[in-house]
Amino acid sequence: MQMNSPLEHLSTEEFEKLKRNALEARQRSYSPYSKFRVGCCIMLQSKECILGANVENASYGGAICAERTAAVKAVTSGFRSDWLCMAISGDSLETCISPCGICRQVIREFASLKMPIVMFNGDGSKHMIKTLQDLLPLSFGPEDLAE
Ligand SMILES: O=c1ccn([C@H]2C[C@H](O)[C@@H](CO)O2)c(=O)[nH]1
Ligand SMILES: [Zn+2]
Repeated sequence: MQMNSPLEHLSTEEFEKLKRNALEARQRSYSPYSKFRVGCCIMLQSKECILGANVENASYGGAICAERTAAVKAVTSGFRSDWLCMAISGDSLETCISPCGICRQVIREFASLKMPIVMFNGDGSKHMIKTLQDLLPLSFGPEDLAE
């Protein structure tokens, strides 16, 4: 029997690509302090993928999460919009990690509140899917600054 993709608008192959990229993105993580690797994949409407990983700093507060790395890469590659979905993965086999508060707000600047965020465990055998709206209810965004 043909398995359906867990995400509407994505084929099974596209969902696998999203997962593979989120997991592979961890390879570029620079996390010598926390030893906590995170990978992120933003899939555009075109199905092109933009990857990010967390980048830490000896001045610990300078750490940048995987999600913000990917977001800034997308925006500076010319993609301020048309984000179809996002996926993240840590290394834990038990837990599906979810984006921190700062990243949720940064994602909010560019993504639709309906955008699905897929949270994978370390080997992709488990996932959880929430929309940005689920993760950041009653959010403040660019439209709120317009009079
Ligand atoms: O969703 C998350 C949570 C944490 N981190 C990073 C920040 C830091 O480098 C390390 C430990 O918090 O993991 C991410 O990249 N994304
Ligand atoms: Zn974050």
